[in-house]
Amino acid sequence: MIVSMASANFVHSPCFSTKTLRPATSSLNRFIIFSSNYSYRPLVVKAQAKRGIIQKDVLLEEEIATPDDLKFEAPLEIVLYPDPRLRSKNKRVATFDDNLKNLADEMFDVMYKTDGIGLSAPQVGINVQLMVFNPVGERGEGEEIILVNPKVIKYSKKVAPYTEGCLSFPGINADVVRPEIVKVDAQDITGANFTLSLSRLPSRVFQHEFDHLEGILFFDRMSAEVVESIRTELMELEQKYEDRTGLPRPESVETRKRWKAAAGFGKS
Ligand SMILES: CSCC[C@H](NC=O)C(=O)N[C@@H](C)C(=O)N[C@@H](CO)C(=O)O
Ligand SMILES: [Fe+2]
Repeated sequence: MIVSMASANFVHSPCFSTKTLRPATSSLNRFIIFSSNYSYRPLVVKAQAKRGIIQKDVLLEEEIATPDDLKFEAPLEIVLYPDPRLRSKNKRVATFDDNLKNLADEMFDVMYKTDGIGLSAPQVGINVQLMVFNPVGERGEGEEIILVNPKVIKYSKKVAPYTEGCLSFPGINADVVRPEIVKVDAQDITGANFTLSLSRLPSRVFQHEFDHLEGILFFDRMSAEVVESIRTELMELEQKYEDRTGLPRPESVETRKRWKAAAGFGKS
């Protein structure tokens, strides 16, 4: 596991605008950051949709996960590209119970085991709005962050490149340009609302995972030249999917242009 300079710095200097992140010493201490009085967005959205203030498709985005949607079996396994679950709609979480806490715990387990620094629920086959991350990538070090139903309030105009890897694309690393700073509303594992501002590696990891929750994969964000440099590896993953499942690949890098059209910042 390589700890980059960025994540090492993260341990010692604040990349969160909040000051109450707790050390990742116990799974009970994963309840982080501060609560704000931010209004409960799903209810507002539903009310607005009812009154015709916002479009119907915004309401559809608010579909709520059922207990079945949140059922899982441990140990979790990472879903690999081009599995269609990586492109499926991820439902909002409305039940903040022990099952959700256990799911987040299991996600951290598989994330650490696979040398990850972040993981989204669709990457373990659970299509709900849940992500976990720890930019240090080591159990017991850094901060363990759980975000439920995150929404981006604001992206910085300033962008930066960074060489990203994705657990759903083992062995592939390539440059992705993203906004440097992001402001987020989310709920914690208890359902409490909070707002946070992220920069540097935490911002990068959050954005990568947030994209997963939107069905966007890191190569959707890459320039044509960068995609070209990993095209062979992507096609190898597509072939492995067919060999493993006996199913035709549900997408191919050849269809990338279609996905690319959907990937823009500031759409949330
Ligand atoms: C830079 S955002 C990467 C987030 C990603 N999460 C889910 O796909 C992830 O954890 N990717 C890993 C391949 C990763 O970045 N691992 C670290 C630590 O080993 C790395 O520097 O490669
Ligand atoms: Fe990923």
